[in-house]
Amino acid sequence: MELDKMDENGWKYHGEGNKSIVVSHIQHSQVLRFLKYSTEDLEHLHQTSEQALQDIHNIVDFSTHIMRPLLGEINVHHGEPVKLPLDFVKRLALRVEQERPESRTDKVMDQFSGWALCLPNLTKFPDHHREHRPPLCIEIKPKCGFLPFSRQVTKEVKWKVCRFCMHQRLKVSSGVWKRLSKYCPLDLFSGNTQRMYLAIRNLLDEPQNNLKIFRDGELIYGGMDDAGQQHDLNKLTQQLRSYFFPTNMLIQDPPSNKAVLNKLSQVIITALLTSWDAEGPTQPTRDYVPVGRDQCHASLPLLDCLKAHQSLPKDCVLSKILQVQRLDDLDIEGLYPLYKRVERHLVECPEERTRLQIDGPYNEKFLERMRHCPSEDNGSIEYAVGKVHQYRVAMTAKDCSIMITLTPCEGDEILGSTLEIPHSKPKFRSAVSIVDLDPKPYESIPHIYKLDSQIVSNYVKSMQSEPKQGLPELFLDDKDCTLVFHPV
Ligand SMILES: O=P(O)(O)O[C@@H]1[C@@H](OP(=O)(O)O)[C@H](OP(=O)(O)O)[C@H](O)[C@H](OP(=O)(O)O)[C@H]1OP(=O)(O)O
Ligand SMILES: Nc1ncnc2c1ncn2[C@@H]1O[C@H](COP(=O)(O)OP(=O)(O)OP(=O)(O)O)[C@@H](O)[C@H]1O
Repeated sequence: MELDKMDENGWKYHGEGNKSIVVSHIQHSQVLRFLKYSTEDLEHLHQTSEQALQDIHNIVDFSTHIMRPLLGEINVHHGEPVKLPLDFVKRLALRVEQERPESRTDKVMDQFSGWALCLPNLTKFPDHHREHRPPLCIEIKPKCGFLPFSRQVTKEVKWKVCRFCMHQRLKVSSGVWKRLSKYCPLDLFSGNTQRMYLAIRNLLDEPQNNLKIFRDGELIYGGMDDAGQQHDLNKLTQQLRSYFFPTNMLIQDPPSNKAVLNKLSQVIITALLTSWDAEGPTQPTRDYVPVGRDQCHASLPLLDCLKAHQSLPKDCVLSKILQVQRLDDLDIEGLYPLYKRVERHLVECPEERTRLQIDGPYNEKFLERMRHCPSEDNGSIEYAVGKVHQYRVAMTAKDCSIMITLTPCEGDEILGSTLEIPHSKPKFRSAVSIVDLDPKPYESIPHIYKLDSQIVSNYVKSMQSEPKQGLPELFLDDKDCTLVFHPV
């Protein structure tokens, strides 16, 4: 990228979350990730610019020195910080403004510091040949995949219903989304292919901000950030058909929508359960990580067949993420008193903030402090800080996204990262990466504590006013899901 020749017309709006906005290059497989700030922050423009540079360094350090070692060899892209010409950034911000969803406009793109992160565009392959079918990318934000196991949990419902499912009720009652999503992260993380299939079907039915599908780098499904939007599964299956079925079959005996979605789900499940290293898929490992007793009562009927085989292959992307999420072993209810202990200590000794690395730097020392946290509470500040650090790392893993990029292999072409779907053709060239591994601020802990209590009380209230539900519709009329899968 030639920084002195930047042309805003070469870039377009790609997507955004709560904290950053991403633009993609029209020709090259590259994106720029800009931070966003609330309009109040902009009143302190000078500090904001300094803050942006610090935030960018913190993101790179946290991803490199903390998340990558914890997640292992899986593709983690932190990006390269780049200082861009301010006039380019201002013109770019104007260009993308009209593409941004209404619900995200409470924050503005940082167009004052000039700093951004440059990353590979993970919705594409860097060396994709035009003559091949355009790449597909499935992005999943899986959220928290376990029920709290801390003895300090005081609200019984938290043992039975996962945070995502409870949070759904609050989001719908407060108008964030119009319809409840039936997706349950515990199903996706279960390692049981039937439960995973159900999770993916539920994501397809109501993607919210948990599922996006890109074709040739363009968003074709999900992620519209529009609370009322009804997503068109028919249109999606038309766009996907040719990826999963041979051309002659498409003409003679066109597959049903269900058949296409089954294939898509099968490919996603295979990618999620494959063991990966930095080079691509590895031989399936025989080590399995038991998932535990995690079955969410809000999600499924507790059918015996779906309770079986609850384990994940050790080096698959889901088990890596889950292991980091489980660093939250106290739950926010157990963590909050430790946060208060740290707060009291910092009031007495403000200079300790730096030594304890409350705001970073996120380096090997931070990782050591976290890893060597005493196993029992000995009343020390070291214990409290270690647990707070662990909790923040777990929060990042609960909020990251998985990108699965695929393209069918043409003919007999064999590529290093080929994903083979059992009993099925074609093979896929594929890559799995994790994005959004930013540090969560120490200051967000009181908000999380308060939100936890709101989520639970809203859920309990909404269940009291609702008649008991029967079996989910999917199970009553869709027999496919109980038949199609072979163990991966
Ligand atoms: O608290 P949650 O579970 O709602 O997660 C927030 C996400 O909401 P979600 O429920 O996934 O729609 C939220 O995502 P959206 O803005 O809703 O797309 C952010 O990812 C937020 O992170 P941060 O505060 O911007 O660093 C996330 O906040 P953290 O709790 O990770 O700080
Ligand atoms: N390297 C990348 N290649 C392609 N697309 C990307 C890349 N990084 C991010 N994106 C896209 O941009 C979107 C927003 O990015 P990201 O999740 O990092 O934002 P965020 O503000 O940190 O999100 P959150 O609200 O979850 O905190 C992602 O959902 C994804 O679709």
